[in-house]
Amino acid sequence: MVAAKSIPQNHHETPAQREMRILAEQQAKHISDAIDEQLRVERAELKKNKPDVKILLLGQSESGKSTTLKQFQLLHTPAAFQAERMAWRIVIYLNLVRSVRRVLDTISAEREEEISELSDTASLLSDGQTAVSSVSTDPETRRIAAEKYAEYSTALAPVLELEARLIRNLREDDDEDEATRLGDGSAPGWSVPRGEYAVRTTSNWKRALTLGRSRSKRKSASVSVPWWEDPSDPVHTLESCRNSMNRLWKDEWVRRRLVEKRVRLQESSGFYLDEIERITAKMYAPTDEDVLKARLKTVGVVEHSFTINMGSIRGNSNWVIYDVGGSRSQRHAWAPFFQDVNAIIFLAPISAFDQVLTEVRARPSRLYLSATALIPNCLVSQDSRVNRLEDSLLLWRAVVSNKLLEKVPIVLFLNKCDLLREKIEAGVQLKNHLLTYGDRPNEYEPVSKYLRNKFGLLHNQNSSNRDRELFIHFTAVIDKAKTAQIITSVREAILRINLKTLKLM
Ligand SMILES: Nc1nc2c(ncn2[C@@H]2O[C@H](COP(=O)(O)OP(=O)(O)OP(=O)(O)O)[C@@H](O)[C@H]2O)c(=O)[nH]1
Ligand SMILES: [Mg+2]
Repeated sequence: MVAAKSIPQNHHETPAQREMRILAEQQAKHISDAIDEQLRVERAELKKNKPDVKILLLGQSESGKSTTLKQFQLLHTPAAFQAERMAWRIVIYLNLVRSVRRVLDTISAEREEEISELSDTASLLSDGQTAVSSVSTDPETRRIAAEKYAEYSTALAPVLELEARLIRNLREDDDEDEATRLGDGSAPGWSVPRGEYAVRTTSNWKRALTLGRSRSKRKSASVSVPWWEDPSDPVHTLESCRNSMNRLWKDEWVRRRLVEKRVRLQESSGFYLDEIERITAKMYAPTDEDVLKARLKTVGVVEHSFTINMGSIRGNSNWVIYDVGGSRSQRHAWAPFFQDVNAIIFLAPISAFDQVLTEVRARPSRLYLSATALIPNCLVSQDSRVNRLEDSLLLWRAVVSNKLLEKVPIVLFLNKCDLLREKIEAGVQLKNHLLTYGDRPNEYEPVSKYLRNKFGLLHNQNSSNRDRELFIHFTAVIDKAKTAQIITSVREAILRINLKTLKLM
């Protein structure tokens, strides 16, 4: 299962090199066999039993649902996580290429107006700063912008061209034609080519890329080469453009442009520009943290099963977690799962109070118009763009007031707390986006507490079941150690409630 399964023989190698190669091959085989065996045990265990606990992950797009699922996988089916590690390499490359494209788009004068519309970090109100005009009229600035854009777009053309190839890599082994989509999926063509990458959950992409072999030769040749030896592997293009990418990202003029345009790439999903050297290295293998950071939008529903050993007396407990797509066009798929779910984990990214949904710039739906009236003083944008925090609050209200879910315990993850802290410390004012915050101190503790109370209050006002168990956690689900602790406590709470329910039945 690992990348170094087969290291080709070099006919000019010295005896010492030969010995090293054989040793590396033996070690790789050993690891691979151990993973295969653990996988076999994990799968056999799951086949034996039907699920005792069903968990549904809910929340808007980019709230962290799939990342939470990865954390469950890391804890409970580590072999499966390990086996899929190499498949994420292509997604990480795609994320890196997308960041490069976004920087280039931002410095391109022609694209300025489009960027301000598509930017997912666009503020709804000025933070007390002077609003920057979207198109610069200063001829000198325009001249420099044109020169910089020409220089970087030429140097980085191979990286931009790579995007299509990487997408093909993800969809190559898929039976269905449109497994890999750009954009939201609900409005064909709206954001191509700068939309998000999504792979339908029925796709075989992980299995296909897990083998870690050269994709071009795998189908035809009998000789197997590791991917880093395959000249057509994307890593070579990235490696050859590494210096240009570094130069672009470290260019002070470019950085100033990003600040002026309020493009905060550091807080956007799948950000790897600070680690270009490591990510573009020839034999790069994604770390756990890299996989947790990788962004691939969910289209459809992902089901993940695992077994928890609760000791000799209580035996095993079989769990299934459903991870759904959170964008507006995907939410219709949630309802069928409400029927017999045992617990919900709802994710609300509270750092997103100054961001808008990147999804279709559509007219607000009827649900939105009526629900907005029910959340007094929550900021409503003047145009049709929807504030992300507002969207989370409305979704939360819809979930807690849903009759089918009346008896279902809910775990609320107030997520992306790391980004919230950074944003507050950078001086972004909550009161400019949430009027009710008023003159309270713009510091992490009071801000996070205020947001927690807002979600808690909405639950109390809208849930018809006052006795429902509600657990609220501040999370940063890309943090492996802290999230492991939280998941363990969530797991215990759900097991306790489930046992109580079973006894009452
Ligand atoms: N810094 C930071 N990034 C996070 C956190 N949680 C998730 N992310 C990142 O945010 C991005 C989006 O997370 P996903 O888990 O893909 O979001 P999702 O809710 O599954 O989104 P959809 O599939 O579109 O519904 C990923 O790149 C994650 O690594 C967090 O707490 N802090
Ligand atoms: Mg997802």
